[in-house]
Amino acid sequence: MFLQRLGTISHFRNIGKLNSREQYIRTVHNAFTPSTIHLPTIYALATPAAQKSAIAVIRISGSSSRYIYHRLTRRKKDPTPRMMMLRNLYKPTKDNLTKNLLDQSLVSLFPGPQSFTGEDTLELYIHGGTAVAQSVLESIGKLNDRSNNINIRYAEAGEFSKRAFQNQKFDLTEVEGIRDLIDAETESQRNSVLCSFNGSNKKLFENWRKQLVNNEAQLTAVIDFGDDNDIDSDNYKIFSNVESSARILKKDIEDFVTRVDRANLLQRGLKLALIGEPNVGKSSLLNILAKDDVSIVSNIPGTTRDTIDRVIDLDGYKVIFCDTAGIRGNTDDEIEQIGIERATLKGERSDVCVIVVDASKGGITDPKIIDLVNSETFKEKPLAIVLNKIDLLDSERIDIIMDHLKNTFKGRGAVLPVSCNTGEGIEILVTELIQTFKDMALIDDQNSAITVSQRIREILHNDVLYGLDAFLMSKKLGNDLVMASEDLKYAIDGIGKITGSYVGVEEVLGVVFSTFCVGK
Ligand SMILES: Nc1nc2c(ncn2[C@@H]2O[C@H](COP(=O)(O)OP(=O)(O)OP(=O)(O)O)[C@@H](O)[C@H]2O)c(=O)[nH]1
Repeated sequence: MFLQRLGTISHFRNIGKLNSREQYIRTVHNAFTPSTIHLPTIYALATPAAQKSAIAVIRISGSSSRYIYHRLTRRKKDPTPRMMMLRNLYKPTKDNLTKNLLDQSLVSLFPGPQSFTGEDTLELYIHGGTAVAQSVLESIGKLNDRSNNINIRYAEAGEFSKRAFQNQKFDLTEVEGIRDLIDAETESQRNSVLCSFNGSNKKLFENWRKQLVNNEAQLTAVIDFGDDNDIDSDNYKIFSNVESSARILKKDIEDFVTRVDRANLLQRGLKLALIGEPNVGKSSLLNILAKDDVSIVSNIPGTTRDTIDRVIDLDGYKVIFCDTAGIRGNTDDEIEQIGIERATLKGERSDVCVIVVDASKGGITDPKIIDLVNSETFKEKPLAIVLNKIDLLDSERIDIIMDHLKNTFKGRGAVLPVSCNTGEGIEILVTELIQTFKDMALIDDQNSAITVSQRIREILHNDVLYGLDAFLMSKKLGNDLVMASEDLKYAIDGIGKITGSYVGVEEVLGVVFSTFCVGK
């Protein structure tokens, strides 16, 4: 394709038609034929549908984009590329004379390949009313005229990005990065998808692929030029080099997968359970962190009978807080017992546990909480111990209780004094929780969270690491070079599947693009 384009450029050069850089660039663009040229022109509302807003954006992409512009504006000339032009949009009619104004809009034409999709793209910035958008969309749809070879239809979910991929504007990791960026709800989610969106993951995967291909090439040389696959000392050296390089690469990929798995906690939201005896202030703590009255607060012990989940954006982190029933050992109340069982289960299934303690009671009064925290299922769980109601005590007494709690929990989590009534200590508690989340997601000053799609995670596990493991096993199986080389190929193909350069790419396209919104 590129050579084809060069050919066209030199042709124009030879006949002396290029006398300015502007003209040269224009010729390059005109010579470009997107690989999607045969597909219908697609259009869609790129902003939320059925909502009033100041502006709505309609995106059009494909070979009929300019035609649509001419028909809607009744103008014969194209607009200046990549400039905002104010235009009246009219309902297209057969005679093209009756002027039925649809809207006054800003329009912008992005000629391919310098557009998001690589095709000619037209964007219409119309007024945001539902009826306006509807009438403009309908008018575009009615321009579809198959008998004259003008194929126009409404876009499917993710189809603009699919065209961009098909025209090699992005690889699949970047495309998925765009989707995840759109889906990001919190600052930490936005940050963690940047590695995909800005192409750093793509570079990393390409680098791994290069190393694997290099190893594969060395093995192939041994197979092709070696003596009946018999490993003589030179060949053995090559094989050992490839083996140690594969081992290092495997470790790099495993580290990457660990970081991705940890960062996935941020994407789905960290589950945090508030655990404690009845009446210690769990619901009050949830309300103060949510800045809302989520849970009922009362001085009657056992007010919270069941678990209550609430998703909170805590300083940019998505956290699923769970307020639980107060836990105590001695109760005959059947409903309370069920509540305690559910609280225990929530605690076990959470990523982080916050143990709330009532300072006015002098610390923990029921050993059931301590037994729970020391149980097998809680052993590895990150903890924070919140000493609440400090407004009711003097600082000397608070210090004594804090020391006692540190001993009881054997330094397993920070002990943080707070008052849900006055708000004292809440800011420090939030900072401490955020640091815990960062530690869990392996984020520090040097490393930000990395997110990749479930699809990529599965391929890394099932293809890339599987292929490398099988290759490393081949040593044990008597150095069968042909088999070992096949295993490396398996890993290489896996990376190809990730970026979309794999031959059987069609099977993955459906998975990737079906999760997009229409208009993207
Ligand atoms: N003085 C003081 N009272 C508090 C504080 N936090 C909570 N309380 C009071 O303690 C009582 C119990 O608070 P809740 O938040 O309902 O406690 P809980 O742990 O959810 O209680 P259960 O639902 O019984 O498990 C209420 O009367 C609150 O007003 C605090 O920091 N200082």
